[in-house]
Amino acid sequence: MTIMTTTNKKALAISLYLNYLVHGIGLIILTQNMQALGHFWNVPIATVSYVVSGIGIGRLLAYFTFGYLSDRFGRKFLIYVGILTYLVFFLGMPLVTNITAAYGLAILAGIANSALDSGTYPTFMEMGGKESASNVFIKAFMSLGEFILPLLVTLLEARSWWYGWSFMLAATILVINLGLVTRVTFPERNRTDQQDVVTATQLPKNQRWLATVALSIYGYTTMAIMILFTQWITLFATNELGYSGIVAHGLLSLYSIGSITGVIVIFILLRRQVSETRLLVVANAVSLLALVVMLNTHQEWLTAAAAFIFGFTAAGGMMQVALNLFLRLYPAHKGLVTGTYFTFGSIATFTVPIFTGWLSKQSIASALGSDILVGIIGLVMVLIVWWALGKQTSLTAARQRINHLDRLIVRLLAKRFDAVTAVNEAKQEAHLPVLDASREERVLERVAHFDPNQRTKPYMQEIYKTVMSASRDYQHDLSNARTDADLSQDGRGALQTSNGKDA
Ligand SMILES: O=C(O)C(=O)C[C@]1(C(=O)O)C=C[C@@H](O)C=C1
Repeated sequence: MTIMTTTNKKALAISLYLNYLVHGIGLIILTQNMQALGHFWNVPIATVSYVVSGIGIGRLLAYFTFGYLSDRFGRKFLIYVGILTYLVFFLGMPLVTNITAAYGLAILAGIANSALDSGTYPTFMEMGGKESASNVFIKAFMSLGEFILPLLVTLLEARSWWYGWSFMLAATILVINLGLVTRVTFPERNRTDQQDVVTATQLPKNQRWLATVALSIYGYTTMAIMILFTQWITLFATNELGYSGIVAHGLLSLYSIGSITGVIVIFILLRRQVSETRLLVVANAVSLLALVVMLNTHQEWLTAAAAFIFGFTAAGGMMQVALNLFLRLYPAHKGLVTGTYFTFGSIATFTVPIFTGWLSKQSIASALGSDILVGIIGLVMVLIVWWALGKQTSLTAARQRINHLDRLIVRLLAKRFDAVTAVNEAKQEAHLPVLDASREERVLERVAHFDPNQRTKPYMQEIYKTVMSASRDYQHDLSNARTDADLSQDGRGALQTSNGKDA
């Protein structure tokens, strides 16, 4: 069995997150450098855009295979594949002059992305702890990368420096990270929480099947709802609502800020053990509502608020939350599940531009309006998941509540021990014995009085008898330690005296 120290866990998490910072950069680096690359390759922008589609092909080609390979050869292997293929992409792209080679490199970027996903998501699950929250945080690092790159591109442009430096930055981070990854230990492959195995196998077959179908379809809709919005919102705001260019672009920024805020809030909620299925239902319902508002208002402030709320709920990590539920459903095939889920997402990346492009010939409003349909399907899917996993998650959720409460109880008990230490000091000075039977009786009476549940009073008193017995043992230990310290002090004192001038 692989033992993971806290330091190793932290180092592993940092290197996994760093990859996603680079991936966030990779997601937009071609579109951000469209003009420069077009000049360099001597092709129109449309051809650069065609190269971008290679990323989608790479993802689609690789997810299933890598998912399988991840379960078979381990997560670390996939992370290496991801880092190395991304490295080839970042180093090669600004240097190749041939459009076919560029297309090949874009396919490599897609392959790198699927290798990282197939290795990373299962690893976070296998590391244990707050795995849901950790997976949601991946999204935060992607957003950070997407935030940094445009600033860097603008800086390079303003100084007339080589556009390729932004690619080199990403490559440098990857090289450093490669060094980090070689040093960390990964958790045991397909290691699962016993609870997950029990709950997954307890689920009736048809319910599990239904949840599987719904989560796969959600893999499509959760990606589609975001892509569709980001693709059409700016045009919709200028052409249909008549907003200025600044406001229209600002909507996309608000969406991104909403997304980052959402990731942080959802991360905190998940750490507090909020039910994942409920979170999914609420977030999907609210994002649908935000879309409906956006399509039916002409008031700038309302559109702006809706864009922020949409980013918060649709792009705040819901994709990762649903994947987590999916992973828990098949604890022994995490790589394959990740691959399947993201394959559906890649199909969305491909099909959304096609069907919305066709709809946009009618009107931009109908292109963006189709996002409502996607939102409705997504909501229905998470409702099905909520229903199908109800039983499973009620056990999981109850245990998660217990985990949370235990943490609070231990913290309070630690404070109680602090108070006991103070009591013990006072007692020693007054030469009082540790045991105070009448005080203990009073404590037990108070405990029974505070317990709101009639039935649990005797159990609560039982717990407190143990607490006070431990408290006495602790105090005896304290007294012994003090006596030992005093004795050695006296011994030293006596020694000093015998050697000192006074002697
Ligand atoms: O109150 C005291 O005198 C304590 O030492 C504390 C405490 C307790 O843990 O509550 C422990 C031992 C005594 O027998 C009574 C109570």
